[in-house]
Amino acid sequence: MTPAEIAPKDRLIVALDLPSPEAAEAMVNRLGDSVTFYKVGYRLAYAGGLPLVGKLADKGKKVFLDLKLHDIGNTVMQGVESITRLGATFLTVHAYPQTMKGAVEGRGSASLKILAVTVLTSYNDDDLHAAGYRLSVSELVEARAQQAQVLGVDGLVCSPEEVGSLRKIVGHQMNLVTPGIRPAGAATGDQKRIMTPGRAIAAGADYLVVGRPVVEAADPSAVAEAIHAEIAQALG
Ligand SMILES: O=c1ccn([C@@H]2O[C@H](COP(=O)(O)O)[C@@H](O)[C@H]2O)c(=O)[nH]1
Repeated sequence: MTPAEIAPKDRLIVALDLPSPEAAEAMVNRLGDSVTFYKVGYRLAYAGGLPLVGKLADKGKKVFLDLKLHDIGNTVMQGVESITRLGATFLTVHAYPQTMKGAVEGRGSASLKILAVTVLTSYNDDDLHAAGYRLSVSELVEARAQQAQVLGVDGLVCSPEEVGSLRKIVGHQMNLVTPGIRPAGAATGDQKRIMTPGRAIAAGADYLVVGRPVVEAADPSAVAEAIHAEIAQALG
């Protein structure tokens, strides 16, 4: 989907990083019409949250399944084949060539979009070096984006800081999905490469992933609406 085709409301993806399907459903009910797109990640998926993917899809919500798969190519291919039946819109895999190739094969002609996680937004250059990489964050993100594009991956997870340089590499053929979003004044937590919602959209991000600033807020709907207002202003 090109940026012009994405409904402004769908650009905010709320991460349902909550301890149980019941807690997640309560949050979805509380957010009501203010949120159309949800992310299901480790915490919820491993607490029995996978059936919620289909339930949310039946309610007309879109679901980003953030499982960050990484295994030998054949296992990734078979896993993704199974996941195509869950009803999710996006699925993440780590941006390693065998993994991305397996995921694209497993997706086949299904509507599920594969997103490759370039470099986690909680990493900076020092963290990468400590993990044994010699490249900087921006060099590794760009190298992985090029490989993802060649392998037919549909989109990239990156920080808003890399959106500008990635657009020059992948154009608008791939969706750029950015966690590391913090409204002004919100606690950073473990995120290191961050930006406000308005600045991330102005930089060219297609989708913003926001977890704790929404789901831990006293009034989650008010925070979601404020993010939508920033998005609308940035889109002009
Ligand atoms: O590089 C990445 C990839 C995924 N995430 C996920 O996004 C949310 C962010 O939550 P916040 O509470 O807004 O920090 C979380 O589920 C991560 O697993 C990411 O942060 N960075």
